[in-house]
Amino acid sequence: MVFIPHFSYLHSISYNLCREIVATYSIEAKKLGLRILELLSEGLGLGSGFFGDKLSESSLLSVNHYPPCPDPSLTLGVSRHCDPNLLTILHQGDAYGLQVFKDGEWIGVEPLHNAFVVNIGHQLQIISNNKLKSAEHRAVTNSRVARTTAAFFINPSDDCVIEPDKSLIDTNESPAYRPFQFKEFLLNYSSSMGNPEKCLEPFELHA
Ligand SMILES: O=C(O)CCC(=O)C(=O)O
Ligand SMILES: [Fe+2]
Repeated sequence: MVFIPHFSYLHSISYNLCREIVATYSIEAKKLGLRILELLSEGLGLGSGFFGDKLSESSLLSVNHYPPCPDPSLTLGVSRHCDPNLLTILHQGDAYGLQVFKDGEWIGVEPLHNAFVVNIGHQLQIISNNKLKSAEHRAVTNSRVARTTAAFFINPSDDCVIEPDKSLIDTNESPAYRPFQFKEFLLNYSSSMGNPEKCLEPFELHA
């Protein structure tokens, strides 16, 4: 049983307690992420430990705070993007704001108490040669309550080479992406401001 902190209180507690909560949470979130990756690996037929080592070497806890917005029609909390990493474990707190783009429309992802949202990142989409898809999402604001979320990103190491795994390229298919180092992807991701089409473009191969 793991205690899930309410991240909106982090700014009001002592530095040492904050450090302890973030460290404990990060360790548990990483364990959960690695278990999910292990299950995905089994489902894809990649065998045990595929996503270990360099593919999941790095991680980052990003706490987002969205104050109430007097006119939510004027701004977004986070603009449309897919996560650039391997896998994200998102703790939404209990205020609504996350939306996912599906079949041409934005659909609300209501927060469920003590549940996480798990996002497939661009790298997982690439390694799986598009068998797994990274979902486009955004965060909207509201005028009533502040919203605090915590996104735990599992990332490859900067020098990790990413490419579609050969076993996931079907005989009638060709690789959809060229090999690249993760740091190259991140550089292009920030210059294309996370735009889901633009950030994949330089790595795509066209059969
Ligand atoms: O705060 C949210 O609901 C989403 C945040 C997000 O998508 C991100 O940090 O990548
Ligand atoms: Fe995201």
